[in-house]
Formats: sequence, C-alpha cells, structure tokens
Amino acid sequence: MQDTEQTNEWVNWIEEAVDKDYFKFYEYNQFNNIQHIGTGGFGKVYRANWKKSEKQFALKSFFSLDNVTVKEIVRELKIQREVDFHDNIIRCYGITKLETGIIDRRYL
Ligand SMILES: Nc1ncnc2c1ncn2[C@@H]1O[C@H](COP(=O)(O)OP(=O)(O)OP(=O)(O)O)[C@@H](O)[C@H]1O
Repeated sequence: MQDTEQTNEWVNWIEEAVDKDYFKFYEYNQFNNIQHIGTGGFGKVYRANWKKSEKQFALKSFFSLDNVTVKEIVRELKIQREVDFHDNIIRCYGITKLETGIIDRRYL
C-alpha cells in the first residue's frame, strides 16, 4: 500500500475513534502559550496552556502518521492503560488537530 493511502487509513481510524468518543477531542485553538520543549524520535513536543487556564498540557506532534509511528502510539497507549494507577505516569488526555490547509492536517 502506498504511504498516502496508509496515512489516509490511519487518519480515518483516528477520526472514527474521536466520533465514537474513544478519545476526547480538544480544539487546537483552545490551546495557547505553545512552546517547543523537546524532540523525540517520532516528533516534536510542545507545552501549552488550555483555555487560558493554569493547566498545562504536553502536546506531542508526529513527523508523519506512517505505520511505524501509529504502532508506537498504540504501543504507548496500551502501556499507559496498564500502569495508569501510578502518580508518576502521565496520561493521555486526548487528541487535537492542527489544520494548516484544506488537506494538510496534523494530529497531536
Ligand atoms: N509530558 C511531558 N512533559 C514534559 N516534557 C515532555 C513530555 N513528553 C515529552 N517531553 C519532552 O520531549 C522530549 C521528547 O519526548 P518524546 O516522548 O517524543 O520522545 P522520547 O520518549 O524522549 O524518545 P522516543 O521518541 O525515542 O521514544 C522528551 O525527552 C522530553 O524532554
């Protein structure tokens, strides 16, 4: 399967999961004070405030939504589900989408 087809398939999967409320969806424009804090193997990480509150989120972006990246996301979410009782384990609050053009969408 071609890369674009694969990406579209994952994007559909994400959008269906959001529709079914498997993930909470956050509007990207409700984040502010977005600052780059780190870079990992799969993408950049930003710190952001939500809705002008004091609450800070880490926004993880992905260089590309290819098979390897999506498998890593699923792997991290599964591990998190196993150990989410520990205070030192951060949890995944949900997903947001950055639209930079009609067809250019990025999920964070
Ligand atoms: N929840 C967070 N709070 C604060 N900083 C974070 C958070 N998540 C990531 N970071 C910062 O962003 C960097 C990259 O994080 P990321 O999770 O993408 O990659 P990694 O776990 O360091 O490496 P890899 O991508 O190889 O798994 C981290 O090293 C850290 O500095």
